[in-house]
Amino acid sequence: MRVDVISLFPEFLAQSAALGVVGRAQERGLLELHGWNPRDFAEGNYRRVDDRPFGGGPGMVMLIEPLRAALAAARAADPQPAPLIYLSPQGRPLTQAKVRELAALPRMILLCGRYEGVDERFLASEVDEEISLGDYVLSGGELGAAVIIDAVTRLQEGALNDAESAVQDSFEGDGLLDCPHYSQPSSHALGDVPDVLRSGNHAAIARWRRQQSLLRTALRRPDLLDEAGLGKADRKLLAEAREALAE
Ligand SMILES: O=C(NCc1ccc(CNCc2ncc[nH]2)cc1)c1csc2nc[nH]c(=O)c12
Repeated sequence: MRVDVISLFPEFLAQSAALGVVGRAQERGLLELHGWNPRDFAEGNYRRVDDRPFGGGPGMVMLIEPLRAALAAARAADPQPAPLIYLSPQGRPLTQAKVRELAALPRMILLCGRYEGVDERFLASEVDEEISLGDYVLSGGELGAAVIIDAVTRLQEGALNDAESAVQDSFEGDGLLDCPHYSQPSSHALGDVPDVLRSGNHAAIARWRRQQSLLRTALRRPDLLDEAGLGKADRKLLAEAREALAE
């Protein structure tokens, strides 16, 4: 997959994409990242990329022309068509379903806003989709771009080894929260590892883990539970876990 990022801070993306799964995916040719800085396309000796908002108010607005030129350069660099996705507080919150959709594309272009945002005329004319990370205030879109790049890269064929794929599948699999994890030592001042995990009884271990995921999801994210569409066995497991808690 090719990802072009339009950002005033391309070095931010380059650094975050050099590590871990994303760095490895680039080495393996599974991901191709290109940064485009609107400042490189700004005219005049001040090379302005932003200016004051008409109508007054705080902050600055990113200007149309440097963005148009950066986008044109990005599009000219590769014949593959690509949606332009604008990271913005006004966007739809990112979900794993959206990540799966984006990961299936051959290419996408991510636009990272700074300041108060981008001139509406550019958005109306060029942006295909707006995506938010969630309902909190960040300083710009670059973190959103890094999150999308990480999440879609993990879904590229060959990006994850078997252990990492298992982690990915467990979240993606059933939409429940994860169960607790333990490792050495089995006995510690902070407590002991639950006996079932050391029993070697793999059916009992799987049952306990499922039950813990259900209970945690019910307690912390009941909204996810509704979507999970539990079957009879799961509902029984959850009821049993809740009773044990109530004792
Ligand atoms: O570019 C981003 N943020 C920069 C930013 C933050 C705040 C404002 C102020 N807007 C005034 C206002 N808001 C509501 C009413 N009036 C403008 C721009 C961003 C990209 S994805 C994302 N996901 C979650 N949160 C984010 O901030 C982002």
